[in-house]
Amino acid sequence: MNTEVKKSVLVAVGVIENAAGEIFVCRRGESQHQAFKWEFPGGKVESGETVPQALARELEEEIGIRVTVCEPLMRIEHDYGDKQVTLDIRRVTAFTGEPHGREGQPSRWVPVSELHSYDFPAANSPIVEKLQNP
Ligand SMILES: Nc1nc2c([nH]c(=O)n2[C@H]2C[C@H](O)[C@@H](COP(=O)(O)OP(=O)(O)OP(=O)(O)O)O2)c(=O)[nH]1
Ligand SMILES: [Mg+2]
Repeated sequence: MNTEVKKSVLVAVGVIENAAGEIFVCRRGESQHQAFKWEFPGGKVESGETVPQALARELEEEIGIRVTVCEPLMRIEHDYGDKQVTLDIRRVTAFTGEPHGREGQPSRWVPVSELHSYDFPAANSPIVEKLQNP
């Protein structure tokens, strides 16, 4: 009998909006989990960090912006089989700098109405649903 409790990885995820109401998305690299899927930028919360702290660090590292205002949007638990994740998604409504793929990853601003045509990881479906039907 397998009584092992799987450990979930806590991930801070940013839904970044511009004044035109578009959302910034990036494409994951070939060596990453969920390779080549599109994502909302973010990454793992390290020990001793809060979610907003981790989000600020990841968005600086990955896309070169500084978060000024963020607010909780939703939290999603998902089991990929090979990995279990808890996504803590924050809406980023104010920031400085112009987001760009600092690690060479493809990235772009997408109108909310077009988000459903992007290939996101399975865990992201409720996020896209919520953004399109607020
Ligand atoms: N950033 C991000 N991760 C997501 C999304 N949806 C989703 O299932 N994930 C999963 C994929 C990964 O298993 C995990 C995020 O880890 P990550 O690879 O971004 O972590 P990290 O930035 O710290 O990067 P790394 O150094 O491990 O490559 O969450 C999403 O929209 N954005
Ligand atoms: Mg990341």
